[in-house]
Amino acid sequence: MLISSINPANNQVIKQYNAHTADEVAKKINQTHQAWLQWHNTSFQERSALLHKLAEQLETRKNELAHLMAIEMGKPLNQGIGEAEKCAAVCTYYADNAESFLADQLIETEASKSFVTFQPIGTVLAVMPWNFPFWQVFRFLAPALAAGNCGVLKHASNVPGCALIIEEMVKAAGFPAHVFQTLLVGADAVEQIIEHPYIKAVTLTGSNGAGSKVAAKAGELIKKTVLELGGSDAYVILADADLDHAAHICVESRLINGGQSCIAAKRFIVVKDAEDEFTRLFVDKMAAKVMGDPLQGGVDIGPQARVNLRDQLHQQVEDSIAKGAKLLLGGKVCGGPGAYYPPTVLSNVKKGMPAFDEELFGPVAAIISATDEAEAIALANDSNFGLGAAIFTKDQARGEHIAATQLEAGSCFVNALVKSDPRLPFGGIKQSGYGRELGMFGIHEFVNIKTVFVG
Ligand SMILES: O=CCCCC(=O)O
Repeated sequence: MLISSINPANNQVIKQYNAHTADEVAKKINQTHQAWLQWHNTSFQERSALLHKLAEQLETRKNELAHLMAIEMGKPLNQGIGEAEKCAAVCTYYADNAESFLADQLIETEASKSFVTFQPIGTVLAVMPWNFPFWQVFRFLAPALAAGNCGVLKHASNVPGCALIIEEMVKAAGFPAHVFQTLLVGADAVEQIIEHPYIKAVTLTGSNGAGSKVAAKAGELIKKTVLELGGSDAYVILADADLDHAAHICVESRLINGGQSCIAAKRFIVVKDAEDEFTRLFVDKMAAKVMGDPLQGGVDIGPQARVNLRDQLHQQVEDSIAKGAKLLLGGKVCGGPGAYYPPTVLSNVKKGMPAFDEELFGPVAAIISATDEAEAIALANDSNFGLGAAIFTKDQARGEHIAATQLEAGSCFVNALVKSDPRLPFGGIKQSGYGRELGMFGIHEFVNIKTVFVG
């Protein structure tokens, strides 16, 4: 089987790779397990030094990595450089903090000594998406290696070049052979990989369909999973919000990575008194964004990652309009072979329309009107998803209360854009998944939280 890397800006094949056979996959998993038998006995100092070296690799090679992201999945160069820098930051963060996060914890009991120790579990399978082809992998890999685990990666099939260069950088940083390997396989190989006895757990970032299948297989085999799935993040704009600031943040969030992010803002729920002014500001700022070749400077959004994904997004827009949504901006498929789709704004969006009920994975904003704060919060929560949410108000205490206690999501921000940060736990509730990545909570997901009792 061939895995093809296709440039979404012109739909031309960049390179084709031979997929690994089942035997090759089994051999690689075995190699990684053998590596783990040594790796889990290394000290935090050794792991930390290597993670610092990996951060150096990412910094040194960031232009090359950004170019690869641009041609494989359409990310503008400056955003790719930012992504490589964030990967370096997460390596440095766990290099500096893993030891304290995983330090033994003494607990007083009738024992002469009792304590909790955090021990590595083995090889973790990571199933990762194309939208942040480096960050999604490093978000898993840095804490995994820091904790003494090893990893194998099944990356999205449209970013094989990114997948292979990660393996190359891990080697170049000086990590022992095989502690991390890329498996070039299609989605249909994943169940068999999970069945391998040396795969101890699975982390997946991706669609709900993929998450459900992986969790079902892993559950059947009693293997732990962490799932980071879709989102339809609501940004709630109250009447007392700074509307220019709110519109600016909402546009930035909606257009993260050309709109292809699980934590991009998707539903903008505006209290009636603020609606006209917010909508005017929002549409102006969306219209000012520049779409174009991701290899050129000054571009805000490149093509969508694949033509079929762009077409699916357009269908969601058309179906929403057919059900009564009003098109204020964009909404037209661009000509030419590239997967381009322009910044698009829909208003009058209501429950029952794809723009309200489904995840719109592209630069399409849904403006939803609410009579008051209570209705705005109810609409925000009226979703199967629960990844991120934001609230905009000049009353900071009220914003904090709503973020902490009213909005149903894993990360709730006040007057700010929902983003991941190596220091803060990241993950969702409801259909957006379970488990947490990043911060101290993230590194605790794939360790044996072991009790030791000395009588
Ligand atoms: O699709 C999910 C994107 C997550 C990006 C992040 O961790 O910032």
